Amino acid sequence: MTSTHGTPAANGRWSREADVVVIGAGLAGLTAARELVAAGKSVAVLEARDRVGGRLLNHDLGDGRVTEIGGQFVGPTQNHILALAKEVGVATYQAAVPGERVYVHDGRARRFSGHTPPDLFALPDMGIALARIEQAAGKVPPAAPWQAPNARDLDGMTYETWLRKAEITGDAVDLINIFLNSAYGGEARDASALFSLWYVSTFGDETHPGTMERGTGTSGGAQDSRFVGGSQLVAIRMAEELDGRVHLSAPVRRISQDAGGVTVISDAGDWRADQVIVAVPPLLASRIVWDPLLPPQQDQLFQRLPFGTLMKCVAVYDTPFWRAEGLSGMGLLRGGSPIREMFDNSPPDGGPGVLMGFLGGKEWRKWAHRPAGERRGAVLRSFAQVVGERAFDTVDYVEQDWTAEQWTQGGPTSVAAPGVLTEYGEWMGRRFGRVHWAGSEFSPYWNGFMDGAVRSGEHAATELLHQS
Ligand SMILES: Cc1cc2nc3c(=O)[nH]c(=O)nc-3n(C[C@H](O)[C@H](O)[C@H](O)COP(=O)(O)OP(=O)(O)OC[C@H]3O[C@@H](n4cnc5c(N)ncnc54)[C@H](O)[C@@H]3O)c2cc1C
Repeated sequence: MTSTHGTPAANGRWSREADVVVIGAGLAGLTAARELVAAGKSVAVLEARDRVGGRLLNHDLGDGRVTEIGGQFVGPTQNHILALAKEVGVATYQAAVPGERVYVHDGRARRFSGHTPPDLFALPDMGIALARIEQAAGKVPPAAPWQAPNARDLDGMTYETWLRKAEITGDAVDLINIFLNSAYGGEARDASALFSLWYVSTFGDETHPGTMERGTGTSGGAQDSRFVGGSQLVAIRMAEELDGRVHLSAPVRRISQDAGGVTVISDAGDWRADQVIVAVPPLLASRIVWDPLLPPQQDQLFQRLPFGTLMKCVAVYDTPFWRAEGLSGMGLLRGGSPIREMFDNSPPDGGPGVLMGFLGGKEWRKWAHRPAGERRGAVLRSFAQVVGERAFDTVDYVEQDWTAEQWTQGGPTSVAAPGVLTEYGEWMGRRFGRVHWAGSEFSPYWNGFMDGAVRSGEHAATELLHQS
């Protein structure tokens, strides 16, 4: 098949053909489509939303400036997203701004330099915790965590249970939860120990084993850099290159395979293809109607990979006023604050000033249903604890609740509870007839991150090209 021209079907809907239909125009789907077009395939990308980028979303600040309200940070060893961005002409800049950070514990704010918050009770245990996490994560194979030597034991308990068994105290668990709150929209008690240690093992590449430091770090870590023009620009540029092959507002409802090909039924018409790449989050893939049904083990796996709960709260100011006071805008907050981690999220030229805080996990559960004005007040009080009372003088305030997005339903990534990886993990990216899988959740490196999404798209395209 080579034609991408539509012909009216008997039922009056437009039926179209392509070698490959890619479902989902996030980084994974667009990367796969780009690779396939380069290999000479005819490709159609069907995207449910009226925009590309999926979990990447720029917020317009006016005058051509943006800040991100979805995924945004990149760093060393994330070579696939960095190379892709370079190819499509999107530059990076250093995310961290000079200045001190602020640690707020039970309402008391303390400025500090470097990465280590000044907490005498938590720090000794934190050192032990990091060493134990590093050692245990080192034994989890990134491509097959269920094959870790003690996989069944680790998958039989939550991460919190594992941390406590390793004699890590509540203070250190609290600090780890600050990271998990932003990293997977949850707490140590929400995920299996195996999943969490695997997640750490993916913070690297083929030659650099994953480390907690790389995952949590700013300069030199996963929060090292941002994209000039916002991360969504990478997706927008890819869609432009795909030149008319991306079809928006086309949610796919049904996928039927037969001996001759695949029929994909979307709200924007039906498509016929030789092969399909499904690049939507696993839980959403399980909600498509499948004919024949997905292998039950794969379907069970996808049903068991829900997203965490995460909202980004963004306050915009005339200027990043905190910088003049020697503050970086970065804050770590403990003890009931809705925001537990926050950053200076200003555009590269430093104006306007933008503060971004993560409201996730148990704080999301507490705050998401409260009146917007009450939540905004609480968020700005958190910001004020870090940068002072001027935090209330906003020119704009935006919230992006990813749980309220029909085509994502949570964020930032899918999280596995105990039992999932060992019982079903091997079904993760297993090809289903003419259907191949992509998405950041399918990557052995930087799983759940932009780099993982790009890697998974490349992998799906390679798998498809080499088997046909
Ligand atoms: C708040 C937040 C912060 C994050 N921070 C970072 C960060 O700093 N650094 C980082 O590297 N990563 C971060 N991430 C994660 C990163 O954004 C994702 O891992 C990555 O963008 C996922 O890309 P994807 O293509 O796999 O999936 P998605 O971006 O989810 O794309 C899937 C696409 O499929 C579409 N779709 C779904 N169902 C259907 C259907 N039935 N039919 C048609 N289309 C459908 C969706 O609309 C979507 O466009 C963050 C994510 C969030 C939400």
